[in-house]
Amino acid sequence: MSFRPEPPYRHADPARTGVLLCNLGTPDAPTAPALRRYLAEFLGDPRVVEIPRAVWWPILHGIILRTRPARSAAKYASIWTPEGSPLRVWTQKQAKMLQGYLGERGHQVLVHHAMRYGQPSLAQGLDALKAQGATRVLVLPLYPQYSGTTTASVVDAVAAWSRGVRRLPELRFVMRFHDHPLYIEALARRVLAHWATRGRPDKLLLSFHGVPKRTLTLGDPYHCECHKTARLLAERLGIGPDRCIVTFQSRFGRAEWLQPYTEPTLRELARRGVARVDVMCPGFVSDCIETLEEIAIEARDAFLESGGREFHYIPCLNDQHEWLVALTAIVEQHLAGWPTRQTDDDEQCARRRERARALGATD
Ligand SMILES: C=CC1=C(C)c2cc3[nH]c(cc4nc(cc5[nH]c(cc1n2)c(C)c5CCC(=O)O)C(CCC(=O)O)=C4C)c(C)c3C=C
Ligand SMILES: [Fe+2]
Ligand SMILES: [Fe+2]
Repeated sequence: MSFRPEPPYRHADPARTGVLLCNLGTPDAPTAPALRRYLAEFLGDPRVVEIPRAVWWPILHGIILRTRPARSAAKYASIWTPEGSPLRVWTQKQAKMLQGYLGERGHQVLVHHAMRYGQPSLAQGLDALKAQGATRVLVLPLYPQYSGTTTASVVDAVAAWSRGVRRLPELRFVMRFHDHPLYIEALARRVLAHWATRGRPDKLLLSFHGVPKRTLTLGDPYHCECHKTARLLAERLGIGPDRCIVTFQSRFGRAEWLQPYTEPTLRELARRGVARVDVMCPGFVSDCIETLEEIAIEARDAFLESGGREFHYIPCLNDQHEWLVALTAIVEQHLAGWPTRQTDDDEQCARRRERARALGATD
């Protein structure tokens, strides 16, 4: 194990706080080679696919990475923007806005964004914060609902980075915000703004990203947290459970995933004579391939093909003011109660270290 050298650390430096906003990651381009790189890293994470490596590796490298990249690339091409992948564009913008919102409230906090898979990596983000003098870092995965497949994987990546660092910053994690009143409020305002101009639907369908059903029976709280978000949102909107439906999208592979599935539910609603559905994806704070392609294009087609008349996709929180207010509050709540000074160094320590350096000691 080797550690990189530490920059000089001055006793008089005040504690500096960094916030690292982490999202899933996205390919660098809507092309098959870029997708192969991205999917190899993503689907090679044992948190994401819990199949023993000896079994999974031949399937991933022998089958999936030969066929899926080209198909996925075509889907990404349909939602790509001149600035790049929507997930990246929104995540970057959120980091920049959060920096501004926190600054306006008097917090000297450094905000960076990072991706669990692809660039900028979590290690790059943490290195950058450390190089700017952050002695404490709040890691904020942009997943409202905790899942072992997503949130825990961010913790894994931070732990992997820490193994090469001698002088670690204090680290804290936001593990979930699925029931945070301001997150619920931001979602509700998004829906109400849509309804104010477009009228109300027969059903509001809340579609969350799926995970294998097995993770629920093994104790992952994700399913419960999705349902809690949905219940709180429906209560805030004043609609009963008969008007609000929870579904799970993006099934991958042949195993059973959390039910009910989004697309078959939409087809069924259309066949039962439901004329208008509004669909929102509260588990995603940024629009991405899963919302813009799978929901706003594919699910819409499925509903209309099956006899539905009107399908409205309500966008993610993206750069909405209410969402930035919620993010700011989440960060502030973590900053409160965090000591403002580092206590592990005093002037004598600093002098001793400098003397040792001057004498040529290396370690
Ligand atoms: C194979 C298993 C997968 C699990 C488990 C999984 C969980 C999971 N994912 C998100 C959020 C996102 N997923 C996104 C894309 C995406 N997800 C999977 C697979 C699993 N996800 C794949 C293969 C892909 C890539 C697209 C494709 O080829 O179909 C994205 C969007 C990324 C983007 O670039 O826009 C997000 C966001 C959550 C929240 C979650 C578990 C709760
Ligand atoms: Fe996913
Ligand atoms: Fe998907």
